[in-house]
Amino acid sequence: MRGPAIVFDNVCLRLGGTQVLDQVNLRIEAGALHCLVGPNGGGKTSLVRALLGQMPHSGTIRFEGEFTTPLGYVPQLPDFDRNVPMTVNDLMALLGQRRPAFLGASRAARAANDQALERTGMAGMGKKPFGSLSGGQRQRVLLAQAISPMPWLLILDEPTAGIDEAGVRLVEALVTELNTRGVTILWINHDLEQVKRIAQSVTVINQRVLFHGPAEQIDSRLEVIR
Ligand SMILES: Nc1ncnc2c1ncn2[C@@H]1O[C@H](COP(=O)(O)OP(=O)(O)OP(=O)(O)O)[C@@H](O)[C@H]1O
Repeated sequence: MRGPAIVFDNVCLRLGGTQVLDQVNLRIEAGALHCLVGPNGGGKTSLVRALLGQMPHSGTIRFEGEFTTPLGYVPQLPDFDRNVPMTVNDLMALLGQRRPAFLGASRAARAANDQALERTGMAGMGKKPFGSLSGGQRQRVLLAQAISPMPWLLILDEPTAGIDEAGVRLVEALVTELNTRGVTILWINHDLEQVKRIAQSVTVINQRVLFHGPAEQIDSRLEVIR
């Protein structure tokens, strides 16, 4: 089984007076590990949020192929009030299921969450207050919640920002392994060395698509990123 392909057809997005996305046409192949790169403010997060149904846009965005489980999404690390009395387990229960959060996670979800925390190097951290974790640790928890249950499409918005070297390798290995099992990965990434290391295909976007092709060609197209 493979994750879905994603097709963006003439997607435009305007916020206030700013044209954020302009006629974006893009196809991400089923089962690809695809990176979105481009300058700050170039519209990468907005494109992903349009895909998630969180941003009004014109044009169409559609999935092709199998898509039986919810997608996984790791947002940019949000500001978090460290005093909020919420443990890692509470957060995962809140984000991962539709029943009231005060009931906690179901037994099956708890087991899946524990396994996901282990896979992101956060085993045994479930009872810690989320606010007591470092930025890199919080980022790992967000990744854990995105892979519990295992999605067929995983969307990552700079998941290794602020993570130490060992953590970066762990995330790369985990994402690559999921991709090998058929999960479609869409990864917003500023680290071109990492892109070349892990991605099969890449899109450079700055309001419009400037380049779309194999990741190994990114070096010869650096002028479109700057
Ligand atoms: N909710 C919003 N309201 C108004 N403008 C917004 C909103 N979200 C994004 N923008 C604007 O849209 C443009 C694109 O922002 P976006 O976050 O999509 O870029 P990005 O490529 O992800 O940037 P970065 O690399 O810095 O994360 C920016 O000019 C930003 O100010």
